[in-house]
Amino acid sequence: MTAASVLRGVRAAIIDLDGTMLDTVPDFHVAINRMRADLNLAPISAERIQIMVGKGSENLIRSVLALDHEADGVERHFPAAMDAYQRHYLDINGNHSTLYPDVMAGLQAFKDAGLRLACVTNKPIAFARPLLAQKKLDGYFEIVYGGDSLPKKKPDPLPLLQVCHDFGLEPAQVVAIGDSSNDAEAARAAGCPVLTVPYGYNHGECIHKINSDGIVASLLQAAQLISLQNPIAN
Ligand SMILES: O=C(O)COP(=O)(O)O
Ligand SMILES: [Mg+2]
Repeated sequence: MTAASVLRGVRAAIIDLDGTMLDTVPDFHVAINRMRADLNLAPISAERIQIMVGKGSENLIRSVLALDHEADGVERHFPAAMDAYQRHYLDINGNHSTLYPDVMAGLQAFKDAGLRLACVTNKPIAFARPLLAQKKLDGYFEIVYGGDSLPKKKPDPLPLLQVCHDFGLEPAQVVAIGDSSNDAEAARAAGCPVLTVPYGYNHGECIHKINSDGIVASLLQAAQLISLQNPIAN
């Protein structure tokens, strides 16, 4: 099936945060290296951190510690590292992050087309909410779920299915848009159509390897594609 036909009947969109709306790697970079300094570990590059982002904080901290420690060392240092990381991240949250092109225009185009919006991120909800507010994105979303809002996070379909339930829509009526295989796997398992953006992180993998219904250059292009397929919603 082509991307166009699966987008017919779409009434809402679930949008990912890191790597899709905001380039947050510079925030992760500062917070991780402050945490590493607390643990007497040498700083690491933003490029090394970028491929570790997308599967939530626990996964990120374990991956960062695994650069210097064996499995037992990772677990031993994990509680102190997580504590330091959360403190440092909240201190700098959003200060170094920037919006990708056409994010605001894209969100507005979704609204103008009568589509409802939810944000589903694997970022902890305590990080996600103030970040969305600081970047003036919070007003666009009726629902925001973080990686710790529900018992399971992406790539599990649960957060996406919860949004469909909240909106009273079938999964086929709710498109998921993200930058990684995590988003696509969750969408496929939920039965939602899925679009991907090519500029995000995708765990360091090529976006073309992802099984999605199409790659869009920006959220604005996604909104235009969906509007074209749903003239009644306009
Ligand atoms: O892993 C994270 O913290 C963020 O991931 P996201 O791409 O789901 O927003
Ligand atoms: Mg992402």
